[in-house]
Amino acid sequence: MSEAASAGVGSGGSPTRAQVATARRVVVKVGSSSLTTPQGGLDPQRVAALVDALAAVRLAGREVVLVSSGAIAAGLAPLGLRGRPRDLATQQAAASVGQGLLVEQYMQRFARHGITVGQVLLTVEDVTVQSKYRNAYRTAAKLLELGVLPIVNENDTVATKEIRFGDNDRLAALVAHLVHADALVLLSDVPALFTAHPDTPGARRIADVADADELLGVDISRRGSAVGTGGMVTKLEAARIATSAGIPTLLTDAGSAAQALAGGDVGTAFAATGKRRPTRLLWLAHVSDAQGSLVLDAGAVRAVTERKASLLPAGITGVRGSFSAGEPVDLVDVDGRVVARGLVSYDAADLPGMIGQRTGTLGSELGAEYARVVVHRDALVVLR
Ligand SMILES: Nc1ncnc2c1ncn2[C@@H]1O[C@H](COP(=O)(O)OP(=O)(O)O)[C@@H](O)[C@H]1O
Ligand SMILES: N[C@@H](CCC(=O)OP(=O)(O)O)C(=O)O
Repeated sequence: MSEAASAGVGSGGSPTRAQVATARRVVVKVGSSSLTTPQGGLDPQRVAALVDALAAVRLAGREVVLVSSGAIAAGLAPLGLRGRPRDLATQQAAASVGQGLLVEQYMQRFARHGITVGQVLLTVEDVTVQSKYRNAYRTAAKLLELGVLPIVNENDTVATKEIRFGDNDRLAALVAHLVHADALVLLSDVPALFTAHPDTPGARRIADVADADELLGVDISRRGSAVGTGGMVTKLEAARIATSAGIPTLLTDAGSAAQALAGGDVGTAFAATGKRRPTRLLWLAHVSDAQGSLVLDAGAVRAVTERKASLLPAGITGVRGSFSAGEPVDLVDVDGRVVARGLVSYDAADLPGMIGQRTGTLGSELGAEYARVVVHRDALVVLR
């Protein structure tokens, strides 16, 4: 663990907590493990407790967007299934049955507080493809304007193996960015991030994290609950996505939701480190899987990382993997270190004949389309 992170162990009351407490618009994500009984069905008491805490925040004039997992877990019992199914088709079927039950419970409990909820089911494309995320933003903004509390989940029934978040932690971070939230609160079944799995003797709470990139020494390897998916790994990834986009993030257990939203000394507070950037680039950096890599010479590494230039064929010394134009690829230096990720303009098969050559030469020899850049700077995100 870094100095910055370890300095926060056991302390609390950070400026990040104050930011969460005063956030006008807050995205709250709750995991399956916080909504279900040990047997796996939805636990009405836990749902009710969460709703009551969120309703108080909403009724105090703050906007809340709830990202709720639990559709698959809620669908298990009605289908006579024990434990989370492994195959995608059964997960999709369980989600189809469970999502309705989940929203029904939320709807009924929020109605007691006079709050109307709206269901929003998103796919990866909705928060990554520009035309679609504009649409998703418009819908969310309108719901909030109308005083509705949006309840978001991944559209599990249509999500495919290749294009799917699979866990709602990263989805929540992207939603926080999408709706221009002032804070992100991740609710799980553990009170905080600990220096090792909470069952490990001597594991201590980490109260404040100055930079989510600096948690190298923290052991997050042990899997989470039987119904949850990503464990701590995806929660830290979510914190990294949100904080790097300027959104302070707080992680705690669902039972501490009210305290967390009031700025209490609970959980782990991750300070915002970066500035807002286009949603598409967030996806590129944190959610996409690179389909191959391009090896850059030292000049191209400098051009891309320091001058924020587009990648030209002249700076490429090697092509690895099999990819098509438009897919994400890693840009690596000669030692194999990833320095950036971008959407490549050419198929892998077209590149070997182009690399190392100046674009002017390529244009005159092969035609105008070969004079284009290999990765445009607008479709490129620096990762170091
Ligand atoms: N260092 C750690 N600190 C806290 N929890 C950890 C740590 N390492 C692993 N975990 C596990 O992560 C789990 C939370 O992830 P998960 O089960 O996916 O929850 P959710 O359903 O809320 O998304 C915890 O229950 C805990 O078992
Ligand atoms: N969309 C899925 C969420 C996947 C999941 O289990 O996420 P989580 O409990 O947040 O680790 C569902 O509703 O079941």
